[in-house]
Amino acid sequence: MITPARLVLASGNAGKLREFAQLLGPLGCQVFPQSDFAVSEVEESGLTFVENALLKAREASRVSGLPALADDSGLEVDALEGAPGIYSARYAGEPKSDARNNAKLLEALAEVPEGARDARYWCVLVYLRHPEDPVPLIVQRSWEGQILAHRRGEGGFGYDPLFWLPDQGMSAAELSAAEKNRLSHRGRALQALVEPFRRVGGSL
Ligand SMILES: O=P(O)(O)OP(=O)(O)OP(=O)(O)OC[C@H]1O[C@@H](n2cnc3c(O)ncnc32)[C@H](O)[C@@H]1O
Ligand SMILES: [Mg+2]
Repeated sequence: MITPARLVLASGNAGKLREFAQLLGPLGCQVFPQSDFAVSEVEESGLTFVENALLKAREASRVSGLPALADDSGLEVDALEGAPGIYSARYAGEPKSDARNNAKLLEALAEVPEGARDARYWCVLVYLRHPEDPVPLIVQRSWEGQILAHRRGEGGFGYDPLFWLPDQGMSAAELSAAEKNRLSHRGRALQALVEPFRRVGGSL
């Protein structure tokens, strides 16, 4: 059992925060969203998920005075040479909109046949004990799927209605929240991040 710890979640994405709350709740961590400390959105100027997650975690930890966990994630589509990638949140421009991002993705893949629509989500998690932590904990996981030609399902967030899981025979938006957390890039990255602490009974 992990010792209760306090940490700030360095994200403004309601879908991510919901998933983290479900994943971290049973671990006994006291988790605060960064909005509790009025952390403002940082410019995600990195070229990698790792760099962007570090920027977010550092800012949230600096402002809150707490250890911070950040998630930078996105969708990599083979037929689009890896786009939208690190630009997934703003694929269709500002302000961020899941609906417009999904519409743009469908449009970009309109001519791509069913067998050539492989894609994967990536999630990079960064945990910092304090803003100048020289030893950030970093875990990354992916989740393989294919991009559908039409939306399916109402759950999840972001690109989930278009993310088809051949093994499950449904889209990510058709999974229950618990099932998505068990299978997803984010769920598995978080399990891997907390596992060493769980084993030694230590604290994040
Ligand atoms: O930076 P924060 O504040 O955490 O929120 P954000 O939405 O801007 O998050 P990212 O910069 O990490 O961009 C990730 C985008 O990738 C997509 N994405 C990531 N994980 C996803 C998931 O589990 N399901 C659906 N879409 C996901 C979705 O469009 C996200 O907005
Ligand atoms: Mg972002």
